Amino acid sequence: MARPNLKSLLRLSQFAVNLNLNKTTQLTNLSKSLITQNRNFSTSKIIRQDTSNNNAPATKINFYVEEYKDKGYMVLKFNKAPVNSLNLEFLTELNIQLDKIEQSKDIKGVILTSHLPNIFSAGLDILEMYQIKQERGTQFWTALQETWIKLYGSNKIFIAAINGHSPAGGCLLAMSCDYRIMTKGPYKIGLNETLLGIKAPFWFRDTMINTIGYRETEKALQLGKLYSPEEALAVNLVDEIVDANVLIQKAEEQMVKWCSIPTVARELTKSSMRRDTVSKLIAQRESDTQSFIEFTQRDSIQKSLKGYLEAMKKPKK
Ligand SMILES: CCCCCCC/C=C/C(=O)SCCNC(=O)CCNC(=O)[C@H](O)C(C)(C)COP(=O)(O)OP(=O)(O)OC[C@H]1O[C@@H](n2cnc3c(N)ncnc32)[C@H](O)[C@@H]1OP(=O)(O)O
Repeated sequence: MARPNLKSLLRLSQFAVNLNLNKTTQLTNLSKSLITQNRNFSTSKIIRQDTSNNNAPATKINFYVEEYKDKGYMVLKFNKAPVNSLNLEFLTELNIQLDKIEQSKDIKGVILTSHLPNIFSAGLDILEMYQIKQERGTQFWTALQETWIKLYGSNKIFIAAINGHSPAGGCLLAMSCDYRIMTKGPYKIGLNETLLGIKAPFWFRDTMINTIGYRETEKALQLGKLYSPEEALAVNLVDEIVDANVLIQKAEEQMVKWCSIPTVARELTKSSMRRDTVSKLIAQRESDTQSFIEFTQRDSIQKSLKGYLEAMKKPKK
């Protein structure tokens, strides 16, 4: 079984130094833009359901929502520190947000981004897979399937404004959007599951094939390749790379363009492109969940996840 790729973890740890340097600038830019644009800014709160840590704050805000009903779109920002990892509670709340979006007559599109600097999403929360329990694992996987079905299968316009690292499940979220713009910088995006000793599920694979083609996916998945923004652009994993200070502006420009296309024609076209891929998972949801539980419970996978978690905890140079 594959050992956690310590080399890549060491490489990632070097990014951390650069990440911290950029943090202050990015936060300042963000608050500046919120103030100057004077937009309708609301928050979405979730009651913390994880009671295992008595010192944890009672509530936390996992998402920020900015709605521009007059313009027909909204910005949804992930805000689950430290790395927007996807756990059951986060996915459940995301699914509620996606339902609201789908039902809204005023919202044609959504810009998905992160409120946290230098990270879009670190993908699935590894703690949901490490020492997995059948019931929680089933709920978790079902919630993840729902997120993907709702996002990839939505007729609304989704634009990913990827403002930092986006490995594995983070890359899946980005690939499920219609257009991807990534910030230039020391960031990585890709499906790196093999580096954790895990095979990417077939619907992760199919989403990647639909995005970058068969041959590139074949290499990317086996190698667990994490692309720099420039490499991602070269293989069409992202559609544009831009400086951090213009990311949202560029995403809004694209949103205006996509919103200007006759809605029914665009929606029918999108659904004709994605229907078969989504239907394939819908038809196999139960067996896919069973495989996830069976696979994740294996001793070899647990060992691999343990090693990966320990390597992530090691002090960074
Ligand atoms: C048949 C089905 C089989 C199952 C299929 C499953 C498919 C799996 C999909 C996935 O998404 S697996 C998850 C893959 N994700 C990763 O490999 C990312 C790992 N993280 C990183 O590489 C880095 O954290 C980062 C994203 C590059 C950010 O680096 P940075 O230096 O900014 O932060 P760190 O100090 O590394 O992390 C802070 C903090 O967060 C914890 N953490 C990071 N990622 C995760 C995660 N995915 N899940 C849970 N926790 C995570 C990390 O351990 C640190 O914790 P503390 O040390 O602060 O306690």
